[in-house]
Amino acid sequence: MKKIIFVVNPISGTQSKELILSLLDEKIDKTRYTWEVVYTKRAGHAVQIAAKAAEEKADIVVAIGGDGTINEIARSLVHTDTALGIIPCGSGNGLARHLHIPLEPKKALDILNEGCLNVIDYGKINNTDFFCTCGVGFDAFVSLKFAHAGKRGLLTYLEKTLQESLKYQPETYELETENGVAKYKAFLIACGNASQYGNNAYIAPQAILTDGLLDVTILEPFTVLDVPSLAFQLFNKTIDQNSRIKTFRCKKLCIRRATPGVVHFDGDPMETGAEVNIELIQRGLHVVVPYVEERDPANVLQKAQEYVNGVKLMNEAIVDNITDKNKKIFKKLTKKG
Ligand SMILES: Nc1ncnc2c1ncn2[C@@H]1O[C@H](COP(=O)(O)OP(=O)(O)OP(=O)(O)O)[C@@H](O)[C@H]1O
Repeated sequence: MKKIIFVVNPISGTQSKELILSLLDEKIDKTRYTWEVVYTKRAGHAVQIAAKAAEEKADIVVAIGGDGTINEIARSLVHTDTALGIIPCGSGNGLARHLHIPLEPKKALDILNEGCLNVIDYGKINNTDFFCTCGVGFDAFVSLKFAHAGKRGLLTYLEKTLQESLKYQPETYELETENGVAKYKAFLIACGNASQYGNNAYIAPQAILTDGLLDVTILEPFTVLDVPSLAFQLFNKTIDQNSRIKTFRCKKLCIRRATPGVVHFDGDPMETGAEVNIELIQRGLHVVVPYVEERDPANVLQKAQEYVNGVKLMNEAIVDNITDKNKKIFKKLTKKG
C-alpha cells in the first residue's frame, strides 16, 4: 500500500477545497493507496507537514493549493524519494499548468492513480528554493502588493498589476553569469525554471523543467504603445520575439542593483539585499505527472478555453478599473461643483 498525504491550503485561490476533499473517497484507488488530509494553519506550515511526511517515507505529498503551497511542500521533498502531487487550487497554478496537470479536480485526482513520476529541476534565489519562476522588478513589486491585498484570485492579481504598472519605474541592474557581465535598464527580470507565472502568462516560453538551465527574460523599458503586443505575446507563448525583450540561458545568475529591495519566488515576495544570487539545481524533485499520451489533446482544448477566459477576464478587469477611475473623477468633479 502506498501512502498519500493531502495538504490543503484553505486560503489559496478561490475554489472550494471541501468539494475536492469530498471526491477523494470516490476517485482514489483504495486497493493501492491509503491517505490522510492535513490543513495548513498558517503560512510556512506546509514546509513542516511535508518534512514530516518525507521523514515517515510517505510516497506522495499532494498540494491542494497554488504555487506558494507547492513551494512550501516541495522545499521539504527535494532530494527525497517522496513525490509531489498537485491538485491545482491556486490563483495562477503555474507549475501545474506547465506540467499539464488538469485544473479540473476530478481529472487531477485521476493523475494520482494513472500518472507517472518525473524528476524535475528547481532553483534557489538567495538560498530560498523556487520551482516555477522567480525574479526582480515589477513582478516582484506586484507580488508584494498581492500578498497585502487581503484577497486572492486572478482578478485581484490583474487589478494590482494594472494599478501598479502606471506608477512603476524601471531600474538598472548588473547581471553576471558564467558567460560574463552586462548592464540592463529593466522593468523586470524573470528567471524561469518553468515557462509561466501562472494563468498561462508565459514569461519564459522556452523553459524546460529538466534541462538544468535558468531561462532569463529581461523586459526593457517600454511605452504604452508596446503594451498590446507585449500582453498578446505573453499569453501567446511568443514574448521572447518582442523587441523590448532580451533572453538568455544560464546555470547561475548574480543580479546587482543599486539598493536592497523585494524579489519574488513562485509569486511570493521576499526582501533581499542589493545582490541577488540565483542558481538552478538539476533533477531534484519527484513529481506525479500525466503520461505523455494523455497530455496533448485535452491540453489544446484546455489552453484555447483558458486563453479565451484570460482575455475575457483581462477585459473585465480593465473595464472595472476604468469605471472605478471614472467614478472617482466624477465624484471629485461633483464635489467641486
Ligand atoms: N492556513 C494558512 N493561513 C494563511 N496563509 C497560509 C495558510 N496556509 C498557507 N498559507 C500561505 O498562503 C499563500 C498563498 O498560497 P498559494 O500560493 O498556494 O495560493 P495562491 O497565491 O492563491 O495561488 P498561486 O500561487 O498559484 O497564484 C502561501 O504563500 C502560503 O504561505
